[in-house]
Amino acid sequence: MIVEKTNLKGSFIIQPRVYNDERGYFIESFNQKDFKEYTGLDISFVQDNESKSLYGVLRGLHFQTGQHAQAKLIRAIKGRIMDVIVDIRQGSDTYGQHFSIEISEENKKQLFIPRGFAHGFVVLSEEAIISYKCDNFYNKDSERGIIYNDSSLDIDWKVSRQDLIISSKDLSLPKFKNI
Ligand SMILES: Cc1cn([C@H]2C[C@H](O)[C@@H](COP(=O)(O)OP(=O)(O)O[C@H]3O[C@H](C)C(=O)[C@H](O)[C@H]3O)O2)c(=O)[nH]c1=O
Repeated sequence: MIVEKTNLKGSFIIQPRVYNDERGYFIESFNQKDFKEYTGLDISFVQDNESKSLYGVLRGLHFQTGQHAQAKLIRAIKGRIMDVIVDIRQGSDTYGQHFSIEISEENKKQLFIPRGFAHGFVVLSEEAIISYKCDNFYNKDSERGIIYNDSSLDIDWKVSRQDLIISSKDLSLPKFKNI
């Protein structure tokens, strides 16, 4: 397992060990003891999510507010995404800054996203199946978001506008300054 800090405090890139053999591969996609050893964080995930999306689908930028905020550990079971997190922690030195990373079936990278971040991803392959663990339950009433193309965030989503597939809900999200 290789764990690397990103420039946004508290978020980590995790590269699990892959055991390949003539049958295929095996990985421990999460191990609470190793996670704590490498990140120093005690984490108890309570909900696993999975979504399948076609090329160009952009989901996000989403977050849950207050006591319903969620830390997430995301990975790609199939396909390739560009995953983006935005630091929305009041008082953070990196408030408003984002980090992006390609996560794929091939590279098996995972991104740990602490509470206090907005999260989104865009699909770069024909389709992608994403699985992510959350340390807090879904709470519809606390769901908020930021419009994906807010110029103040300056995120390069890598996919041209005409190819993006975005829900009407996400297209109506507010700008960062209005969250
Ligand atoms: C997130 C969630 C959704 N739902 C229901 C609500 C809707 O009827 C349906 C689709 O939800 P939504 O369109 O919000 O799904 P995404 O656009 O993939 O949302 C997620 O996308 C970004 C990338 C995230 O990081 C969040 O986990 C989450 O906001 O699933 C649930 O029942 N439980 C849940 O935890």
